[in-house]
Amino acid sequence: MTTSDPSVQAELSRLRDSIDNIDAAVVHMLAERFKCTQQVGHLKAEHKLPPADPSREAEQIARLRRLAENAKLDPAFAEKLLNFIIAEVIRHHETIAKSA
Ligand SMILES: C=C(O[C@@H]1C=C(C(=O)O)C=C[C@H]1O)C(=O)O
Repeated sequence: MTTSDPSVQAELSRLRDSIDNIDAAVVHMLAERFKCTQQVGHLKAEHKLPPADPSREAEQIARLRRLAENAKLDPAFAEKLLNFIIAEVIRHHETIAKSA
């Protein structure tokens, strides 16, 4: 993708710098979230609690949908993203439970 207009290139570059910063923040926030969920996984395994908690998930999805709506983000997208993350967390919790 090319354009000879330097002002377009400058604007594209400015926006991409922000996108790069946001992507870095997302990765760091996800890493922190997974550190917490790993601890939850160990706590659950120690106390013989099930890896998944569907009522907690339902609360989180409802909350995230509300936050998304207020932020003008598609709530269906926010729900899909959270479900994707939670599925990975549950997989980790199952692995922790098996090795406990
Ligand atoms: C982290 C937990 O375990 C699972 C993962 C969740 C999550 O990633 O937010 C929520 C509920 C559980 O299904 C929890 O129970 O809090």
